[in-house]
Amino acid sequence: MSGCPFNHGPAEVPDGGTRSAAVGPAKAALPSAKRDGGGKRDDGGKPRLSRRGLFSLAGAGGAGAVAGLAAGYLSHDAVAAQAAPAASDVVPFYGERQAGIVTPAQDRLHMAAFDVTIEDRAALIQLLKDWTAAAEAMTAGRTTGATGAVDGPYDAPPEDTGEALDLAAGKLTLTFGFGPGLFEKDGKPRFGLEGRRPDALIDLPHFPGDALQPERTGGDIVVQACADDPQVAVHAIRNLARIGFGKVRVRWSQLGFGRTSSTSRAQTTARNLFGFKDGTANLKSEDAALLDEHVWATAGTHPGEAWMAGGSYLVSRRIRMHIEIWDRTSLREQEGLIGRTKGAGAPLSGGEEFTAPDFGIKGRDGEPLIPIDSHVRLAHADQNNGVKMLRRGYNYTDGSDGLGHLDAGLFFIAFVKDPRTHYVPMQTAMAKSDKLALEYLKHTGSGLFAVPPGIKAGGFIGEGLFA
Ligand SMILES: C=CC1=C(C)c2cc3[nH]c(cc4nc(cc5[nH]c(cc1n2)c(C)c5CCC(=O)O)C(CCC(=O)O)=C4C)c(C)c3C=C
Ligand SMILES: [Fe+2]
Repeated sequence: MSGCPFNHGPAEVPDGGTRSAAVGPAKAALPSAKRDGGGKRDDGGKPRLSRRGLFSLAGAGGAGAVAGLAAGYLSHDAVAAQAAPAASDVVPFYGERQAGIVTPAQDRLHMAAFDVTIEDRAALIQLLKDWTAAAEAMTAGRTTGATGAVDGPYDAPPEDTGEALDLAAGKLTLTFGFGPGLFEKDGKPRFGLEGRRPDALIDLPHFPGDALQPERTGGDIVVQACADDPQVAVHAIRNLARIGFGKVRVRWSQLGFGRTSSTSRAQTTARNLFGFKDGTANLKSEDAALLDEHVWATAGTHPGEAWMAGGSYLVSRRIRMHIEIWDRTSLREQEGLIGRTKGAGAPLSGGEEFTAPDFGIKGRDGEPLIPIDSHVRLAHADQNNGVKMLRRGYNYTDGSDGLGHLDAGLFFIAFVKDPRTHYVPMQTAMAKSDKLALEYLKHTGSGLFAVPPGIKAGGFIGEGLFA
């Protein structure tokens, strides 16, 4: 990776878009000189024209001036390399709902939960405004701040860390949520938010078998960064953390790969680290009525929580999978634990991947073909008062545990209308009876966050909460 987009060709991306330097508020219209590590200019002293310089000039002299100047400074390839990110590579940040919920699940995750270390309401609001601007820029494939990674004062830290220069927008989405700790700490309200905590934003109960680590649990604000390029997702979280320096501290963060849920019928079903298709029976973006019923929050019952109307609740669980034990388990046992075939992902009651499971069919031995203690039976809506959820998890491996085992598993993420009805009962049933959970899984991290509705252009994250 180069800090200078003019030194190397762009990263190849299917639709040709590449990440550009900052296009912030117009500053002086003169092209900025790119400096190398020794403070020299490129090309034997000839100043180089940055993408930001080009945009500034566009403001001053129009596109024709830019084209003429660019031709003088840059090769045809270099100009092409600076093309704005292709629209197909950009997921709009603004909208009625936050992106990153029903957006077709991208391939990579970097999620971080922050603790807010200040108590000043105005400073918190300013941070949310700064994060809004940065999030809008990064999801559009631009750098953060007015001067980005390479166009700021030479003697100041850059406003963007730079590792995503040259990269496409990567379908980056940034989804923000608020944890219980934002509303109260040590029993006292924070930030003037008394009466604003939604009833559904409960403190999750302890579930049987939970082995939660405090350093992987909770958090005042969560940011879910999803992208098709891991470096784009990491860059996004890193720059939000940098912008928040002195106001927030990262409590935990998690990298994920190989989405374990499809959230659109246009996507194929990916596999989890047990090797099974995961996400087959997930809610999909096309299921508008079911999303209204199971995912989108309502205005609630007291006026102080009306700001959550149209939002959702994000449950995160870091679930370690005992993969070494699993790998010594017979295929028959594996399929019985899940309740589906490993190859096609079909229910054990028969059919294809998307055939509805029939929990009533019994085998020759008189036992149900889909075992009583199998995962899909216990997770199915029929066993859970009709509730469904939108799962959006990722596989993870975080090195090894020093005992010869990979620290690997599933970073479970689900969006639900109300965790009291749509998560806690299901998790409780699984923790007690799901043989998969009892023998092969360990929950090591947890979080519950209120995800407000989408942000309008000119607004900021969680504006309704602070209104
Ligand atoms: C509390 C909710 C859930 C947790 C925690 C959970 C963990 C978990 N799941 C798998 C693997 C699979 N899950 C599958 C289906 C499925 N899982 C849940 C919920 C939780 N899973 C639901 C609601 C469903 C859908 C049930 C249905 O309606 O049929 C499947 C089958 C394929 C699919 O439909 O996605 C697999 C495989 C693991 C490995 C895991 C923890 C590590
Ligand atoms: Fe599951």
